[in-house]
Amino acid sequence: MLAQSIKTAAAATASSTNLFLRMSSGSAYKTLSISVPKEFVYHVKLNRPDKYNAINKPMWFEIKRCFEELSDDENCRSIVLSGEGKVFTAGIDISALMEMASLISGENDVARKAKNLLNVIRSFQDCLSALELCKKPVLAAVHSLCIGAGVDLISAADIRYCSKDAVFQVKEVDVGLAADVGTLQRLPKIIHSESLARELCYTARKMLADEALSCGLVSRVFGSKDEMIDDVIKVAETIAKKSPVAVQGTKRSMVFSRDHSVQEGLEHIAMWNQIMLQSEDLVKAASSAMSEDKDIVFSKL
Ligand SMILES: CCC/C=C/C=C/C(=O)SCCNC(=O)CCNC(=O)[C@H](O)C(C)(C)COP(=O)(O)OP(=O)(O)OC[C@H]1O[C@@H](n2cnc3c(N)ncnc32)[C@H](O)[C@@H]1OP(=O)(O)O
Repeated sequence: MLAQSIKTAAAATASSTNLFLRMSSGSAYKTLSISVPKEFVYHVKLNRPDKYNAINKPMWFEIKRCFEELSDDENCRSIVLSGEGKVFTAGIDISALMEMASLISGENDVARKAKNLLNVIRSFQDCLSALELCKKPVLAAVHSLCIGAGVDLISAADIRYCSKDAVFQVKEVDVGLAADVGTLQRLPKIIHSESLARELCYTARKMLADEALSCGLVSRVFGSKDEMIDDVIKVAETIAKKSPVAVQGTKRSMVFSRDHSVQEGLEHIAMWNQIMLQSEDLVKAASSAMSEDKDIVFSKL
C-alpha cells in the first residue's frame, strides 16, 4: 500500500515537472505552441499568426510562465524559439500599449500614475528576462519581421539565428517610447558596438539579415525558414546530448560574466564548480571522452 502511494506520488511529481505532459493533459498555452521535436529539445512558437505574432498581454505572461516552467523541467535541456506563420513578431500588440495608457487614466496624481506604470514596466521586463533566467539555453530562430519587443525578446536569448528574409527593427522611438524591456541594455553587449546599437535605437531603421550577421546579432543566416528550423533543432539536439550540469553551469557563468569583471566571473565559476565538479556527470563525460563509447546517458536535471 505504502509502496503504491510512493509510486503514485513519484509519478505525480515527475509529471508535474514535465511541461509537455501537463500541456497534453489540458493546461495549455493560448498564444504559444509547444512541441518536443527531439528528446530533451523543446520548440516554443509564438502563435498568433493572424496578428503577426504581436505580443498581447496574455502572450507576455505566457512567455514568462513557459520559460520559468521549462527552466525546471528535467525533460528539457535546450529550447528553440520561433514564430508561427508569416513573420516572427510585429512587436508589442498595440492593444497592450493602449491598455497601459488606460491604467493611468483613472488617476489624477503623477506619483500614483507613475507607480502604476512602474509596476507594469517591471512585470513586462520580467516576462522577457525569463529567457535569460531560464537554466536551459534558448536558441531564437527569426524569420521575416522582428520588430520592437521582438528585438527585446531575442536579445534575452542565448543564441540567435535568422533566415535571409529577416528584418530587425528597434522600433520603439517610432511609437514614442524609449525601449524599456531589454534591448537598450542587452543589444550593445551582443553586437559589441555602442555606435551601431545607438544608431539602430535612435533611428529605428531596418537591419537586414546580412548586417545582423556581420554585427554579430545572429550567428548564422539560412536560405529559408524551414532550413533554419531543421538546423537549429540539430544544434539544440547537440546541446541536449551534453551533460546538463555542464551546460547549465556554462549558461549561468556566461550570463554572470557578461555583467561582471573577469575576476568576479572567475570567482563565480570557482564557487560554482567547487560543487558541480563533484557531479557524476564529470566522471561519465570524462570516461566517455577516453573511450570509444560516445553515447552517454546523463541523468535528468
Ligand atoms: C512595457 C512594455 C514596453 C514594450 C514596448 C514595445 C514596443 C514595440 O514593440 S514598438 C513596435 C510595435 N509594432 C509596430 O509598430 C508594428 C505595427 N504593425 C505594422 O506596422 C504592420 O502590421 C506591419 C508593417 C508589421 C505589417 O504590415 P502588413 O501590411 O504586411 O500587415 P498588416 O495587415 O498590417 O498586419 C497583419 C495583421 O497583424 C496585425 N498586427 C500587426 N502588427 C500588430 C501589432 N503590433 N499589434 C496588433 N496587431 C498587429 C494587423 O492588425 C493585422 O491584423 P488584422 O487587422 O486582423 O488583419
